[in-house]
Amino acid sequence: MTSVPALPEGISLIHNTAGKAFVQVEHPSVTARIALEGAHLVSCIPSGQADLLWMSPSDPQAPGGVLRGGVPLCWPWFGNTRTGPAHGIARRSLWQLTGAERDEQSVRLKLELPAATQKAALPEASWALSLELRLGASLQMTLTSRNTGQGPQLLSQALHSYLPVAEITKVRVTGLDGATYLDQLTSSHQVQQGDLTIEREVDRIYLQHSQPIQLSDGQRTLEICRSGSASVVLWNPWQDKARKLDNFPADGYRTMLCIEAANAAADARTLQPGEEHTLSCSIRQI
Ligand SMILES: O=P(O)(O)OC[C@H]1O[C@@H](O)[C@H](O)[C@@H](O)[C@@H]1O
Repeated sequence: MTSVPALPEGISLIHNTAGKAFVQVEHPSVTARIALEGAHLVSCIPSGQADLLWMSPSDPQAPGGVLRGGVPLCWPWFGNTRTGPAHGIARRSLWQLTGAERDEQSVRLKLELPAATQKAALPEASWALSLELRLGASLQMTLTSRNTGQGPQLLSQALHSYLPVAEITKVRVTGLDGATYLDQLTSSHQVQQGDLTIEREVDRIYLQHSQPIQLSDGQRTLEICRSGSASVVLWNPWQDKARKLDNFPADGYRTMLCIEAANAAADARTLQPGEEHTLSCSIRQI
């Protein structure tokens, strides 16, 4: 591991009591925390607002446990589309902080997955992967993958944002009307009619979709904008699945909804040697 960059005021490396490492951001415009394991954003609180992210109260404190909530990185495959851990290896790997800057409006962080770490987890693959975060009044995430191998490589991925809501049955999601989605619960394609409300388990990949999405819970509205992404995943496990998930409180499904900027299903990409793909997502209160 190369050395950590000199950190500007308000950005520090901290460890919890179980020895897990985090980047802690304290800036007039935002307070945020990122676990180095998984380059996993666990909290982002713009000044004067509530957290933009939902985090399980029972997330694992010790190194080695997959966090439930925040923004897990699904990479280089989404779901169980390949042999290996669900949602790939990035969220289970130790990343390195390679850049940290601040100005009056925001903090910018860069994290990279060391090539040797990627090779150890996936010997047959060859990628350079970095995550850039811009934290301020809004949250911007940019995940860049470059094929450093000798042949084409397949990439599917997601910025698996867990968003907080006051009460799931009062939620309204706009911006999906008319979009075709793959219903992962029935393996069928459907078309969204009007706004989405949620009264049961939802696990969908909306396809050929790139417009902004608004999530309203009657108390506030979050807007999710994406680029480099023609698919978006909407997920709530509801009551029965919630009981089977690791580190997920039984009633947690009532206060979260995942809206995930993705390249999933038919939106998976094939990158030629030297080719780069950037997946971006911004989340802000409007
Ligand atoms: O439990 P995990 O591996 O974090 O995955 C959570 C969920 O992630 C979503 O993105 C998938 O669409 C769901 O099918 C999955 O259950």
